[in-house]
Amino acid sequence: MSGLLSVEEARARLLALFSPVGTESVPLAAAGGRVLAEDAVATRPQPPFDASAMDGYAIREEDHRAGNRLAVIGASAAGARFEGAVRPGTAVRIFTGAPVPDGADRVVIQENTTRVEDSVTLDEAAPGGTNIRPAGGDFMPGDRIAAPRRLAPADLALLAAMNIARPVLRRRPVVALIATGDELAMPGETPGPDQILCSNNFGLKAMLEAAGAEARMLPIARDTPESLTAAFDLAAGADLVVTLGGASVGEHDLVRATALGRGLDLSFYKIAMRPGKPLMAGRLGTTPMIGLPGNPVSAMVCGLLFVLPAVRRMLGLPEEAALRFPARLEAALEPNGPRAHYMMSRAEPEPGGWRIEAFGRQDSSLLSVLSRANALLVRPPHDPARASGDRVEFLWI
Ligand SMILES: Nc1nc2c(c(=O)[nH]1)N[C@H]1C(S)=C(S)[C@@H](COP(=O)(O)OP(=O)(O)OC[C@H]3O[C@@H](n4cnc5c(N)ncnc54)[C@H](O)[C@@H]3O)O[C@H]1N2
Ligand code: MOO
Repeated sequence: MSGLLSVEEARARLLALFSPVGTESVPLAAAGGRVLAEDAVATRPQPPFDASAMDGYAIREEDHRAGNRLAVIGASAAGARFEGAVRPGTAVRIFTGAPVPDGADRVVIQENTTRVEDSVTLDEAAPGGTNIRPAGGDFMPGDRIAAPRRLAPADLALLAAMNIARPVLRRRPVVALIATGDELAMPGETPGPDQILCSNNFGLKAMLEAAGAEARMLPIARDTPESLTAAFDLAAGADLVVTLGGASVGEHDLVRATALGRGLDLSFYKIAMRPGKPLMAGRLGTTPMIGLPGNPVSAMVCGLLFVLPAVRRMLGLPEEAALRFPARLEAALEPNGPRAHYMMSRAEPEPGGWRIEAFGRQDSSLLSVLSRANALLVRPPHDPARASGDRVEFLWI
């Protein structure tokens, strides 16, 4: 057992199978959540002119005195500037976002003025800012959003403000999902007496799509080489083929043998991890393949730890150092065996950090437990028994 590959070594070998996919230019409205592949560079300043931050009157600083009465000589609105200049003793009515006219270097808010016909009197000379947003105060030509970057909603708004209508993005990597097993029926079907519902590909699809990939759920492959072969054929063109189940050592676990028969260049099989021991990865021709174990929790945990980093690599994103948080253990744990154990757990905040409790039942078939978990408590191989109050580490899921 101790001869099994460590999680870290397996991850390094697996990532070596991947490189970034190509790029495409995409309409901005469809770019949310996608990965910017080339720096986006502003070609204009924002705002493009000195702009008023308030509704009020544009005046000269020298006229900014309580009781001063100024002649209102025009108006500057957002989208329609006042073409003249503000001279001493005059003011221009101005609105939020409007260009500040020449000569003016302050906007007084209308609440601090009294307007009578064509003149305005300043009620008070309010100290503080000028209420003018300088040209280029947000960004200047040449300012950039650096790639690679997963585009958040605020980035979309910024790209729009920069007038970048079609950013260059990483293509969404296509992941073919092949669930395997004679026992599987699809949700919505009426399962036979010996059947269960196929769940793993739904979990993986949601996980992959949240990470920016496109998941193609292929028809369930039955436990025959022919059916698996047909599924591999259908996966042609994908950037990654992920099989679910059939990874173990029973007579019905045909994934490895069938893939080897199609020329799989196996990088590794079996790792020192619980759940997830029968994980495999390699290359089918030019296409990377990951074989996930069939147990539902194993499939999801291996998806988080191995498939998501592969998607990040295909998206050209830097490898994420697995973010481990320290926590105080709530309930004692038995010594760990030779495999790293990723335990379904609940982490909650407490003053100064986190506390964590691993669920009592950790069997890798228990989706109801996984769905209540928000964290995986990580136990290294041969971790000794842990007492309540010990410091442990966890990952958010
Ligand atoms: N003699 C041994 N038996 C097993 C070993 C071992 O080392 N020696 N390892 C165990 C471990 S650990 C795991 S994990 C599983 C992995 O087995 P497979 O990858 O071959 O998975 P299956 O046998 O196909 O299925 C396991 C289990 O999960 C259910 N399943 C499969 N696919 C789905 C799906 N798409 N949706 C929902 N549930 C699914 C399947 O019905 C089985 O109950 O092997 C152990 N055995
Ligand atoms: O590795 Mo299996 O994934 O322990 O259930």
